[in-house]
Amino acid sequence: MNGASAPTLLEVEQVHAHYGKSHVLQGVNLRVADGELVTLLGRNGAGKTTTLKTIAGVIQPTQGQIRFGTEIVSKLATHQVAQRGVCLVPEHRGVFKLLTVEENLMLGQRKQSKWQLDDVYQIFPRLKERRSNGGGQLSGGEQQMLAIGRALMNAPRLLMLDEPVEGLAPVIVEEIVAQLKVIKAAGVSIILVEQNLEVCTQLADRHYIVEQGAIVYEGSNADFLADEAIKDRYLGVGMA
Ligand SMILES: Nc1ncnc2c1ncn2[C@@H]1O[C@H](COP(=O)(O)OP(=O)(O)OP(=O)(O)O)[C@@H](O)[C@H]1O
Repeated sequence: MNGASAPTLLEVEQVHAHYGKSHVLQGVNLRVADGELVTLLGRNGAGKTTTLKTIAGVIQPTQGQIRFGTEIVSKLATHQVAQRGVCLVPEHRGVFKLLTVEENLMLGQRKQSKWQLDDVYQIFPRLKERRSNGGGQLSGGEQQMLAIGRALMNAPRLLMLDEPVEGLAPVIVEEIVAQLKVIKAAGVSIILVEQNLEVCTQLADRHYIVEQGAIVYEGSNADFLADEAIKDRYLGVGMA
């Protein structure tokens, strides 16, 4: 099962968050089902990254609650949320430049993960070829693969990806899309923040649009694709 009808894994209810006095999230509501891939779309500054950080426990919500599985996680620290299987791959990837690819991967290792080193190398053969290279020697696409591979070794039940294909060449984007399909098919739920709508609509079951810190649209991939007005109104783009 990978549709909205599968059991709920993550439920974000009326979540507010602040940076100092700045009220950035103003009542976010969203859910992700087991095995589902949802996107968070919206213009720059809408609150997408802040939503991911709040789910990951990097930012504590000032109101509302976040349930993961059967547990309320909104008051937990980041490492406690991560231990439960929530993995955030941030926009700038967090690759350690002075460590090798393999050392970077091993930093994510948890024994209970079904993805160990060889499994990650199977999904990302480029990482195997580059296993002894330093993180700083990798291309942008390889760094992204490394960041996703390290997250897999951390036994994710929910993977959150912040603009994973930004600035990458089309051929690498295709490779990453194919790899994300494999990861999704293995049952990992995914929240994808991404400006590339082609990528989003190839992968997603459902889409959310964020505007000024609140969800203003929720729809299935088919409904979203059929609705040009939504894209014009909230994203300022039409699709080819
Ligand atoms: N560390 C911070 N301190 C203060 N304000 C911040 C901080 N990070 C983000 N903001 C502000 O919070 C709002 C939401 O930012 P956020 O990064 O969540 O948006 P986004 O939708 O992910 O956009 P982008 O695609 O530009 O990253 C923006 O107005 C931004 O300027």
